Amino acid sequence: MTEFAVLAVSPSDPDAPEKFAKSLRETGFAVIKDHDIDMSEIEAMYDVWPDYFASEDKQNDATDMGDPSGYFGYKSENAKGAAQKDLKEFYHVYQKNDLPEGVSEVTKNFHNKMVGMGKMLLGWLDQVTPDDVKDQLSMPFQDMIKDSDSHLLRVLHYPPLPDDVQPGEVRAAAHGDINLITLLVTGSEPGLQAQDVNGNWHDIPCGTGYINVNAGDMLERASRQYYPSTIHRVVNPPKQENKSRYSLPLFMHPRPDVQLDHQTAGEFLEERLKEIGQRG
Ligand SMILES: O=C(O)CCC(=O)C(=O)O
Ligand SMILES: [Fe+2]
Repeated sequence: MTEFAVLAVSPSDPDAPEKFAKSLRETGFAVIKDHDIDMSEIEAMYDVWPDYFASEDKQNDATDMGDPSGYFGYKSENAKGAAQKDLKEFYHVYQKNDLPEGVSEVTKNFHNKMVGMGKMLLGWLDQVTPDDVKDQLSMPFQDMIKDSDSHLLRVLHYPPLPDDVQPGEVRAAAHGDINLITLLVTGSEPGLQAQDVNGNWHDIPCGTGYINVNAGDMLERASRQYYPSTIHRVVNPPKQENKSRYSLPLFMHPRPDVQLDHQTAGEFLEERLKEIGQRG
């Protein structure tokens, strides 16, 4: 297993948009350094959320079937096509929703900054995507997300593995994300792996403070496969490192009415949510 050899791109580099798009296209992955999310803001998130997951109050925030926001319990989601549920619990944050008191302020700040970063990155793709690909888009990427309130910050907790883990049960089975692009700050522990275009798995470096970006299924569809969706997974920890892992993916979503290909973003999302067990 090798780490992904992806060149980190700095927003101050005039060639950043080109380098970012090239990396997404060739590896499905890109890494941003020198960004404006401070390590202290990431650490603040990892300070407040473990207490939330440790408290039974979380059950009061449990989402109803059909409501995309709030708390989702352990083993409530499976990857598309996977037989078993993932070994994770999570909380879905949208910018319009109220949040549990202890986490609200740091989370809203973090979410807003990450969305700002996501907008910038989609703007980069608008600048450098070739015309023949752009011609097939219903609108530029930045227009797809204009006034969108669907950008989802998922706060994830993977508890230590129980003794009775069944064969095939994993923290997160291999999947492509649903949305346009996903921004991922450093997880609290290693375990995230991504597949390259040749099908080989690579560890995603943990602890760098860099932001990892991957292309999702909506970007792949809208761009007619020009930007391939990155297949990734979270593997189980070795026995001697069996502790909680936290992570904070931000999923950039278009407005539901945006036409991707033969489907709108809203239609595609509904279809996928059924496939992953979030819809009845
Ligand atoms: O936990 C991670 O590092 C990644 C999580 C992930 O891929 C997801 O929730 O879609
Ligand atoms: Fe994912």
